[in-house]
Amino acid sequence: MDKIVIKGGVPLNGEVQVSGAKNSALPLLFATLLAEGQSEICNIPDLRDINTAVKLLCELGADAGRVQDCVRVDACKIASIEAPYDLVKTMRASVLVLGPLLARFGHARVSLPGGCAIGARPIDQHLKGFEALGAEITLDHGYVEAKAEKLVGAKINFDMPTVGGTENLLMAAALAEGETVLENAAREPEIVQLADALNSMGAKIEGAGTAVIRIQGVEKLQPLECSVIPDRIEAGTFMIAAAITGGNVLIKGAVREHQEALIGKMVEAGVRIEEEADGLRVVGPGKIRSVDIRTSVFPGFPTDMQAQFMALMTRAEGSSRISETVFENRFMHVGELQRMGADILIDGNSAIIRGVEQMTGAPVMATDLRASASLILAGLASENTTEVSRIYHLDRGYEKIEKKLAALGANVWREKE
Ligand SMILES: CC(=O)N[C@H]1[C@@H](OP(=O)(O)OP(=O)(O)OC[C@H]2O[C@@H](n3ccc(=O)[nH]c3=O)[C@H](O)[C@@H]2O)O[C@H](CO)[C@@H](O)[C@@H]1O
Ligand SMILES: C=C(OP(=O)(O)O)C(=O)O
Repeated sequence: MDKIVIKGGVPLNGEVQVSGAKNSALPLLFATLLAEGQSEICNIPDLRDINTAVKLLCELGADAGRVQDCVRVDACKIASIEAPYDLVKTMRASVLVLGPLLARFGHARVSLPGGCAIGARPIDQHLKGFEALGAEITLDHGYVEAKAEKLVGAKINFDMPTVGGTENLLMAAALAEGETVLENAAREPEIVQLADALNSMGAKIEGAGTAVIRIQGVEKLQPLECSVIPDRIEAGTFMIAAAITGGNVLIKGAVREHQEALIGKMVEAGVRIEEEADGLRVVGPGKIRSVDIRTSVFPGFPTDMQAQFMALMTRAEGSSRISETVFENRFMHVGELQRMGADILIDGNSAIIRGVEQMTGAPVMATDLRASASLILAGLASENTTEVSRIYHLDRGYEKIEKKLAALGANVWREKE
C-alpha cells in the first residue's frame, strides 16, 4: 500500500489545472447504458472510482475502455443486469446503474451499498422514486431488484434533496412514458451536467439546477458525446492548499458559480480570491481568521469540502464552529488532526476548532476520501514530516494530487509503506 509523505512549511506558488469531476463523470458513464451505440465522454479523470465504473460497465456486457482522457462505451449488447457486491462495496455510486438498466431493460439487480465511513447513506429515496414510476422493488440476499413492464411518469417528492437519487430518477424517467416531476430535487452542478447530457441524447428535461425538474419521457435515446465539467471539490481543495500555506496559486478551470459558498467563507477568513480568464487566483493571508460553517446541499457549503475547511480553521486566529448537517458521521479526520496538534472539540454534529500557532507533522491515517485531503492540507502547513497512510481512499477522487502539489513547490511525494 502507498502513503503520502509531506514536509510542510512551503508556501505554494504557480498554476494548477483542475481535472474533470469524479461526481459528474460517474453518472455520465452510467447514462451511456440508456442508448444503443457508442458513447464517448472526455475530460475523464484518471481515478480509482472511474476504473471501477468502467469495470462495472464491462461486467454488464458493455464494451468500455479508456482512450487518453476519454472513455468510450458501446452499450449495444448488455449481457447482465446485475451490479455485484464486489464492485458496489468499493464504490457506492454503482447504484446509479439501477435507473438506466430499469429504464432500458425493465430489470436491474444491484447489491445494496450498505453504510460507509461517513454515514449510513440509505437509498430509500431512489427506491421510492422507482416505485412511483411503477417498478416492483424486492430486497433479497443483500441485493435490491427492480422490475417493471414499463415505467410510467409520476410526481416524486424527495424527503431530502439527494444527489444520487435525483440522478437515478432523471435517467429512469428519461425513457418512461409521459411526464415525471421531481420535487425537492438536488441542484448541484453535476445534476445540471447530467440533465444537459441526457438532453443532448434526445431526452426532454427542464428545470435542472432548480428544486423542480420536469421530464417528458421519450422512446429512445442516442449515444452520448460530452466533456466532463471541472471538479469543484478538487478545485476547492487546491484553493485551501494555497490559503493554508500563505501561497499564491491560479487554479485553472475553477468555476466561480460552482464555488460561491466556499469563496464567501474563504474571503471572510481573510483569503484573497480573484477571478481570472482561466480560473481563480487564491492568495493566502498572513493570518487566517476564524469563521463558522454549516454544510448544506448546493448552493450551500458542500459537505465534501468540510474536512478540508476544518484543516484551514486549525490554523486560524480564534475559534470556529463547523456543523455537518448532510452526513451523520463525517468527523473521522478530527482524531487524526488532533494527533498533529489541532485543538478540536466535538459537540454533537458540530466541531469547535480553536486555531493553534503551529501544528507538528505526525503519522496519520486516511479514513475516507476528503478526510485524506484534509490531512494532506494540514501536513502542508505543519512543521516536520507528515505521513498519510491508507491513501487508497485518496486515489478514489484525486488525480495525481502529490504531483500537482509538488509542481506548486510543495515537498510531497508517494512512497510504498
Ligand atoms: C458520487 C457522488 O456524487 N457522491 C456525492 C453525492 O453522494 P450521494 O448521492 O450518495 O448523496 P445524497 O445527496 O444522496 O445524500 C444526502 C443525504 O441524504 C441521505 N439520503 C440519500 C438518499 C436516500 O435515498 N436516502 C437518504 O436518506 C444521505 O444519507 C445523506 O444524508 O452527494 C453527496 C452530498 O453532496 C456528496 O457528499 C457525495 O460526494
Ligand atoms: C463522499 C464522496 O464520494 P462518494 O459518494 O462516492 O462516497 C466524495 O466524493 O467526497
